[in-house]
Amino acid sequence: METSVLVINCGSSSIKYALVPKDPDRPRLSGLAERLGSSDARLKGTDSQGESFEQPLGAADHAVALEAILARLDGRLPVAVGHRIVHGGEHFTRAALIDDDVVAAIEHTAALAPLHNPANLEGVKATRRLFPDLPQVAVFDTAFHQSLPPRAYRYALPEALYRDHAIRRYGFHGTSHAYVSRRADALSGLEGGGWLTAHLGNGCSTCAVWHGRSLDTSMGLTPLEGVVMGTRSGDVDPGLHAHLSRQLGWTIERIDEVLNRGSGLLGLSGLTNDMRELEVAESEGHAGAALAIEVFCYRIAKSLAALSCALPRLDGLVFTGGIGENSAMVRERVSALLPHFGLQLNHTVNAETIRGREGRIDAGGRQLWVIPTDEEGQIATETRQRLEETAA
Ligand SMILES: Nc1ncnc2c1ncn2[C@@H]1O[C@H](COP(=O)(O)OP(=O)(O)O)[C@@H](O)[C@H]1O
Ligand SMILES: CC(=O)OP(=O)(O)O
Ligand SMILES: [Mg+2]
Repeated sequence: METSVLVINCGSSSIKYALVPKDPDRPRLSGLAERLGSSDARLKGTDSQGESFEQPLGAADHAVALEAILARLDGRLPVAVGHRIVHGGEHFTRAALIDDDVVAAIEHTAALAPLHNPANLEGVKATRRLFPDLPQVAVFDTAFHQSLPPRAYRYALPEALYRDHAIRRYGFHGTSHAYVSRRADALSGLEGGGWLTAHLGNGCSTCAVWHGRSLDTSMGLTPLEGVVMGTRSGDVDPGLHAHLSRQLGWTIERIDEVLNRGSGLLGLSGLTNDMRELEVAESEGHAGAALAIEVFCYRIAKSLAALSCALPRLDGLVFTGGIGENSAMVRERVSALLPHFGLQLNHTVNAETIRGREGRIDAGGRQLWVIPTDEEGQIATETRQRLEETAA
């Protein structure tokens, strides 16, 4: 009997999917539908033979792309669908079985994550239409951070903004921080270690985890706060908005667009948001690329140093995400900025730990790990757990 969970991560113009079997030794089918909404949408992935494919989808929207994804599952009907939902607000402290009330609650939270939640909901609505009989579970990026204490989640703003409008820090990438910190506990043999985790992908965030619980994290009300990202600024002076509005006459929409899509590595370098291309450009003497990488690494180290205050004891640091898993250079520069943490890198092992390899990269002292994240696997696990609890 098929026992796979179909995991859907719906973005504004893309859908990442994975069919995750219960048995980790069975292959996963996975892929990505991209450029949805343009006239040039396409689906890429691997089939059950492990062969890669690419299929043009014309002017497909999310629903059309999901039908094309289903046709690529080689007739394997999942037992459930697990959805990544970025913002769960304070309402969701764990994964939830999706029904009309849960959809309404996610819609209610959409104002807090306008870039992510509406797209996530498109995926939920389309799969509920396509698979009316399958259970569907929402797994929230914010849920893992619901353990933050008030000193970490409250902004120093008037109390009514929290009480009446839910303005507080939520944190994101929770499935990734949860997965890699649990894995670090298992690999190190420390039950309930104190870890700093750095998820460095297109979106980037850091987290302090103690005994498997998130105690603080760099993202806040929205996924814009914190460290420098591909196209997002991370922290800026909160006075910036008023300044740009008064001095340059910028609208709030323009400011939001520039901070979310025109800043970060792309804005600083004036070149690209892709770390691979920046590394090449820096080696060829591009000053913007060099500055972007330097600011990126410095701000990550600074964020990790700040988050260390949340931990009773620091056992080590974990890198993950596309940059954290592949850029030996970023790991080296970040570690070099934290000598007072007793971090010593094994340069040879660091250089070899790329392309999805898991490994310990320190030369003694505090532990340094590279742990490839598995958001899809974690979403499938949480989906199964939720269904088992519901059935019990
Ligand atoms: N070999 C590599 N060296 C440096 N950076 C890499 C490498 N491979 C991927 N990256 C970077 O990883 C980032 C994308 O991370 P990823 O986790 O895949 O993104 P997403 O958040 O969209 O899932 C990009 O900046 C990309 O350049
Ligand atoms: C929350 C967030 O930043 O997600 P992503 O990295 O997928 O953009
Ligand atoms: Mg990712």
